Amino acid sequence: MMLKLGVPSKGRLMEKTFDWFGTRGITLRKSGSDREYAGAVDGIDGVELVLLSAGEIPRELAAGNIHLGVTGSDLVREKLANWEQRVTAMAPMGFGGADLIIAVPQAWVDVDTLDDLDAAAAAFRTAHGFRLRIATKYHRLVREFLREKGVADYQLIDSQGATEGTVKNETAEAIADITSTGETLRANGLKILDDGLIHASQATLFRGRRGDWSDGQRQKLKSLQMVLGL
Ligand SMILES: Nc1ncnc2c1ncn2[C@@H]1O[C@H](COP(=O)(O)OP(=O)(O)OP(=O)(O)O)[C@@H](O)[C@H]1O
Ligand SMILES: O=P(O)(O)OC[C@H]1O[C@H](OP(=O)(O)OP(=O)(O)O)[C@H](O)[C@@H]1O
Repeated sequence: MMLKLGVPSKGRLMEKTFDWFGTRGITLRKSGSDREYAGAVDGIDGVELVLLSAGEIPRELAAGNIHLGVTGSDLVREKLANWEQRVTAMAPMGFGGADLIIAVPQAWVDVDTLDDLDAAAAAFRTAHGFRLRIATKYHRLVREFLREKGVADYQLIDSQGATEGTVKNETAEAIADITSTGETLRANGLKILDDGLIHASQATLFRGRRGDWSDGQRQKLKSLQMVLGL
């Protein structure tokens, strides 16, 4: 059986993953046409490339369907409860950096910290009769973070894209989303809370704990680690 390596199937994460392996002597490439999700590996034997959505790689690792996988550290934490028991981070890869943050309207001049948000949330509930809404697709990470910080008087609104627009559209009062340049936040009149960093994410090479880790597979993993210098 081959050692299966899952890599994002498109976009910047795919290209940078190919570059990262390439500079370490392993060539990953799409085989077939540009639109076909089949891959090939040169420079090491026994490793198979599986092209997958970045968001699905955590689940496939945890299920043991792939042995290794590259995806954002945010996605592993969000998609897998107790992620550390299900996958092991082998190497941060130095690209795909983005911060998961909590942001509120710039117009909220008295709200700069989580404590301020907590106070604003209580006042909001009294004034409006429902809990302050935070739009996000990172439900698990946001809930855990706010629980730890003692903020309770809010509700999560699911937003799978264009999350910064929800405040202008009046479907949420605050958001939790990924930012890199900060452009999207600024353009939508939002500011990051001073202590509102939930997770600093980057692309990471993970190993699944489940699946076939027979001696043969372990040997292939060792060879791969040698070539990669891990
Ligand atoms: N500016 C950015 N915006 C969004 N995601 C970013 C940014 N910079 C880095 N990332 C990271 O890229 C990853 C998301 O990649 P991608 O958008 O390909 O995933 P996905 O939407 O789940 O994939 P797919 O659309 O194939 O299901 C996350 O780990 C995220 O942290
Ligand atoms: O800080 P910035 O450089 O402005 O980047 C952040 C934006 O990029 C991402 O959206 P993406 O383009 O992936 O689309 P999405 O809204 O579907 O997530 C993310 O969700 C933010 O909206």
